[in-house]
Amino acid sequence: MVDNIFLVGLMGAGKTTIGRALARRLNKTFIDSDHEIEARTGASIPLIFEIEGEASFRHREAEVIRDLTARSNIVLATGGGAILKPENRELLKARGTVIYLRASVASILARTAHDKNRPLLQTADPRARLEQLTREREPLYEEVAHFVVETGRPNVQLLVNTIVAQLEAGSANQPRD
Ligand SMILES: Nc1ncnc2c1ncn2[C@@H]1O[C@H](COP(=O)(O)OP(=O)(O)OP(=O)(O)O)[C@@H](O)[C@H]1O
Ligand SMILES: O=C(O)C1=C[C@@H](O)[C@@H](O)[C@H](O)C1
Ligand SMILES: [Mg+2]
Repeated sequence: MVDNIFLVGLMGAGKTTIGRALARRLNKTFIDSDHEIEARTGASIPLIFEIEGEASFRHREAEVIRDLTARSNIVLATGGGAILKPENRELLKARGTVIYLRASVASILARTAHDKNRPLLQTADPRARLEQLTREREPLYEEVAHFVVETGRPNVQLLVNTIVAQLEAGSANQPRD
């Protein structure tokens, strides 16, 4: 089985929640790239967006992705937009198994309704924003992912079981040397 697991997907898809549970199950270290950016910067993500703007946040994010993907035996929950930069996609694909957690706009809206931590959703019409983000990003999530997991109805434990089964099936298909 590949050592590192990288979770990608839209905000609210469950990367942090599933990532933490998956790491516990597989005895790996859990890291969240958004939390790492906040720790290094000493500021919350909404504040970084407000003061420096999105481009600067993306620069900080790329630095963090470069450093964290160099580690081993981790489960990394990436930020929803981490796949936007081609260099991030290259690193993720090359240095671990990438899992796309796919969620519908409706379930993301339900999960993020009372949460102010996602600056890109602080708009008059978060549904339209999410639909636009889905259209723009879906091809990038699919490009980078080794496999896709639908996160609609199953609870966290079921999703973790599904992912572990997929990882085991994947490692069984690897050629042995
Ligand atoms: N499978 C699930 N079923 C129901 N609720 C879920 C599921 N996965 C996550 N949630 C809930 O949805 C919310 C968002 O989840 P989480 O913060 O893990 O998403 P994320 O992908 O890390 O988002 P972001 O990219 O913004 O960091 C949380 O309140 C979490 O408890
Ligand atoms: O989808 C996005 O672009 C983002 C998702 C979050 O994880 C944070 O990285 C930030 O709010 C931006
Ligand atoms: Mg998260």
